[in-house]
Amino acid sequence: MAASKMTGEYLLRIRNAKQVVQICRNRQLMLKGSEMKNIAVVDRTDNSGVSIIVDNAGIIADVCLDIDADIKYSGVTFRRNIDATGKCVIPGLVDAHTHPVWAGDRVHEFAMKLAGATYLEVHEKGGGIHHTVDKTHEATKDYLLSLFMNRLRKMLRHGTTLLEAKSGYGLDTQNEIKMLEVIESGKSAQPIEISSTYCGAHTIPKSMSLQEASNDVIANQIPALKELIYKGELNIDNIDVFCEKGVFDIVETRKILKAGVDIGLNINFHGDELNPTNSAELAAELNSCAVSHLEEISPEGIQAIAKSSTIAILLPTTAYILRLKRPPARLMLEKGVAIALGSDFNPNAYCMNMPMVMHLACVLLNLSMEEALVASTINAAAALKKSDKHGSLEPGKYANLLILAAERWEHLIYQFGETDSMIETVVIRGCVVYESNNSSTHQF
Ligand SMILES: N=CN[C@@H](CCC(=O)O)C(=O)O
Ligand SMILES: [Zn+2]
Repeated sequence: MAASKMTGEYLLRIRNAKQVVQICRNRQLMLKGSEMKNIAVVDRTDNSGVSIIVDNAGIIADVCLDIDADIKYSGVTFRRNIDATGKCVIPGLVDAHTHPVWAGDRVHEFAMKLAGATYLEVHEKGGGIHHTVDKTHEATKDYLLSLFMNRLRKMLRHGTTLLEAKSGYGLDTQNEIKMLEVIESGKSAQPIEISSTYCGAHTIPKSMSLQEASNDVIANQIPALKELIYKGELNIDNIDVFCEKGVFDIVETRKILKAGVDIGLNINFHGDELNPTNSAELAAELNSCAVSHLEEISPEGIQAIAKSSTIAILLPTTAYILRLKRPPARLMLEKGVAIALGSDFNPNAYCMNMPMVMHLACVLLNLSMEEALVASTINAAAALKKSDKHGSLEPGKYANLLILAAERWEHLIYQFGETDSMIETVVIRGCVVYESNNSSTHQF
């Protein structure tokens, strides 16, 4: 039977691509363990390139050969046509873990760490997160927003189309709200979609005990956020805690995460990073969307998250910069864990480039390039509960995609640090939001 012909006005057609990397084809919401090895790719044939058709709402209508699209969409006018001869197309990248709102920097601490100081030694001396908290308290909302927007601009150029963004350098009600409001303003001022995370339990304020800090988060900060969410003044998606020896222990972490769930937030927290804390086990117990770091995950923790729907977010930049033991990524995959990647952009790990993160994941954590791409697309979107619309190039999903100046997608990972020349075009919801050779499309 002949395919039915479509008519009307559509947003975009990309044609003549060498390869379109779909990632999934059957609307899977995440890929676990060995499923991450295989990705769906449409390659050009001898007589036809590959097309992506985007409808008027910015949703993918089709991924098919040009010869089929020429017939099926002959009655359609496209607002924009892009010739992708010799290029390939992949989904927009998803950065599942970032701390993008802060003032000051910690370059002096990088020098200390290079000279042998550990992350916790710097932190215990009042540096680390405490240093950034002081600088972020001093900064105005406008200044924080201008820094945030600059960072978002760079992330977009590096191919990020969906991002998780944490607060956590406020540590009191007023300053945590200030950070979350900056994230909220960033959402509406540019095209990258943002999932925002309240991280008031990022560390214990210098003037407080563990118990006092935990009580403040549960009795003051979370109720204040609940009120703002209820009034429609703030949207927050996730709750985070830094579960670590000398920071929040497992007992207080559990209490805080549950208090977040009670106001409708998804659990997405830091754990098993510098010391084993049974965070992965807690993540599975609480049905968390995600748990990050996991350098010190236990064998029981691996089993627990493999059986759950919790995504393990690995952060190769942090393990690299801090010279930490690496998370046992291969063992996790063997046991069936769904892995995602994040840049962990923060003043300790100054990297917001997901192609570099994927490269590090391949070299340091022994992921294959396919696994690294899955971890930076569908699984990273799943960690944010957004893989129904993000993370793969399938009909019905947002047309968030990258056109690469390469005939094989793997060049994006292989050419370490060449992101700027590799990513030619970034499309979000069917609109071109960045073109490396056209500054007029740099919209914000
Ligand atoms: N480990 C806790 N939080 C961050 C670091 C934040 C900071 O050092 O400012 C992380 O994910 O690496
Ligand atoms: Zn972090």
